[in-house]
Amino acid sequence: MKLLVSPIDREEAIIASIGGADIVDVKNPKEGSLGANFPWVIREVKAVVNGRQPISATIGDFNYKPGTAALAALGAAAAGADYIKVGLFDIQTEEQALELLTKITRAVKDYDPSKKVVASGYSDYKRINSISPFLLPAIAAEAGADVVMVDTGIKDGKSTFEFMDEKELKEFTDLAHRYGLENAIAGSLKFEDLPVLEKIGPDIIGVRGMVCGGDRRTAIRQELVEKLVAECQA
Ligand SMILES: O=C[C@H](O)COP(=O)(O)O
Repeated sequence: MKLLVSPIDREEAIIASIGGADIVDVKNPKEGSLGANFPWVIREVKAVVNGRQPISATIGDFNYKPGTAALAALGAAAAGADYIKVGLFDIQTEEQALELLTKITRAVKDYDPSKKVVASGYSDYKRINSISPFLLPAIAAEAGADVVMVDTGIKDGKSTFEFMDEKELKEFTDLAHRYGLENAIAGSLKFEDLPVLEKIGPDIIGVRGMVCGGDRRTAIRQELVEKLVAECQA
């Protein structure tokens, strides 16, 4: 189980990287759950991480705008992201999701085929009226994406486990693997969720609040990243 930690700037990225995260994920919570940060922040993070970990960057909680999304994805790739992550937020149909992901994947892979596209659905999809994450593995595989993920769309402290239980998260994970994709689980995860996450077996878990001491609006703490790395390895 790899650990993706989401810093918001260069300083937090150094802490996440030194603390031992497997993937350093640049985002901008001011613009939403998967809010996009600026190209120069992605470049700065890439420089300070200095090859210790791959860099991920979110491009936003998207609606049905394949052109805008493809251009944003190319921007994140060109700024240095190895994983380009999109949230299918205001997306309701399989057709919309497929077109959005196909165009993003083309933009990224035409630029550099080694870069990975992460299609993120939301565990709280019912309350935000978004597409079900269970539909995403088939669509992401058809679009040529690499990873499917769930995160929470509304960051109000409610955890993914309040919207999808262990059985559903396991189903989502197994489905991703059946389609040859990696999968990631995020959304206000807590230290006490680690044993059940181990049982579910995602390839990646994504965190911010957990390594900020519970409040994702405060800064990432190195000792908590180190604690999480140690617990994931134990
Ligand atoms: O990609 C991971 C997210 O940043 C998770 O953030 P959170 O743990 O605060 O919900």
